[in-house]
Amino acid sequence: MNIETIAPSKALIDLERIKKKRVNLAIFGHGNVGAKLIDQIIEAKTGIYSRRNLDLNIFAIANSKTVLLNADGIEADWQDTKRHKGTDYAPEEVIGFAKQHNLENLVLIDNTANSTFVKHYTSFVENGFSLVSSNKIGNTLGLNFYNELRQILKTNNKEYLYETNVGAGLPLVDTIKLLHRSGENITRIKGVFSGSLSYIFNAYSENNEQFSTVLREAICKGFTEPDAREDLCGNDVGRKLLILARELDLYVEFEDIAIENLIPKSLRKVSKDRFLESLADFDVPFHIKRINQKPDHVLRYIGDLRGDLSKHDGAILEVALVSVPKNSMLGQLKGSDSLFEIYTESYGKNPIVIQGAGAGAAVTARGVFGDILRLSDKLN
Ligand SMILES: NC(=O)C1=CN([C@@H]2O[C@H](COP(=O)(O)OP(=O)(O)OC[C@H]3O[C@@H](n4cnc5c(N)ncnc54)[C@H](O)[C@@H]3O)[C@@H](O)[C@H]2O)C=CC1
Ligand SMILES: N[C@@H](CC=O)C(=O)O
Repeated sequence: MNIETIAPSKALIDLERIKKKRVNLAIFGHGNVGAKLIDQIIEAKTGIYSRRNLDLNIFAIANSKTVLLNADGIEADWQDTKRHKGTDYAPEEVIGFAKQHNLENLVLIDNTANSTFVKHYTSFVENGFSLVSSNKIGNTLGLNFYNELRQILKTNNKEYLYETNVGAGLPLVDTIKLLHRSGENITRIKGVFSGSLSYIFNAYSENNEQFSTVLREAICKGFTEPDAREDLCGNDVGRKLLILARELDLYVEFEDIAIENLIPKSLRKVSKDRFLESLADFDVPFHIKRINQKPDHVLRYIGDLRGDLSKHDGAILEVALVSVPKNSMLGQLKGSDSLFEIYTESYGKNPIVIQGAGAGAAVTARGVFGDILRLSDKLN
């Protein structure tokens, strides 16, 4: 086509477009966190496009059943469109679709809590995707998987960001990474790692309610894991400890963590529905724990990473329910706040403290969004 035949305004628009960097996003999981993230991206898209010359193009949205694909970008009415046009799929089809449409600067975003889905990470990376994940499972399977994934990322020159794996939207993983990489000797990380259990024990200590009432509230507000037992059995806190320990180059497996499980034995293996019907089974044991404390003490569920952290195998990882003075830092926690005390050699007896909302769809989605922007800066 002769350039003179193009209307001047069109030619200008095309030049404008060329200046922009397009990053193509495939979002897996659109429950509490995923749906919020999609809405946040779509809402911020125009501003980011003009301010940062960055075009965030969501080309795939999938859950456990269906996918919605559009190479030109999925828009604000995605829920309705997906309901009508979503199709059954296998994750590899998203890779095929990206290839077929020559999409570049690819990012897979994992907002599932699924352990099978993470097994697809390697084939996505080998096919040009970087990874952003709120799902912790990819970092907490065996060390073989952990190391192999990092090797594949390195070989393919791709990134994997997961700031929301610990402390939801709080800047924790990055802080630990930077301290460690800069040679700071981290000696202990301790605190309330779970936003959901923080909410539950803060409310339970504050009000004279039954444990089941508080637990039900936490589930309804979206603070807990999809199956709240993942929080209550201590696995979720354990995973966070493990993720931080591995950031410090400690060779630890999930099985190395000593975890106090808070779920009555009778409810550990029943179906999720049966569990939800039986929340009252928590009431008596927790009432006993509450009244058996010293005066002015409250219950807190804490994670503790300590030991000789300078040795690859020197760490002790512990998750336990403790009773602490009400006027201590842990005792004063409110809402769904998490609190992390990071002890290091240079900071001495006074730890670095990171505190704030440690659970909730909006703050977690914002943290995932932050990772996407951080990654986008590194793409061409
Ligand atoms: N809610 C919170 O405060 C925080 C959550 N997270 C993590 O965020 C992730 C998502 O949590 P929620 O949104 O609360 O969970 P959710 O249960 O509301 O949503 C999970 C989504 O994943 C989809 N899914 C499940 N298996 C899948 C598969 N194989 N392929 C594709 N999609 C699949 C489900 O269909 C659903 O759309 C979890 O890994 C959680 O640990 C992390 C930090 C804080
Ligand atoms: N269940 C988690 C949510 C985010 O990881 C928590 O309690 O912190």
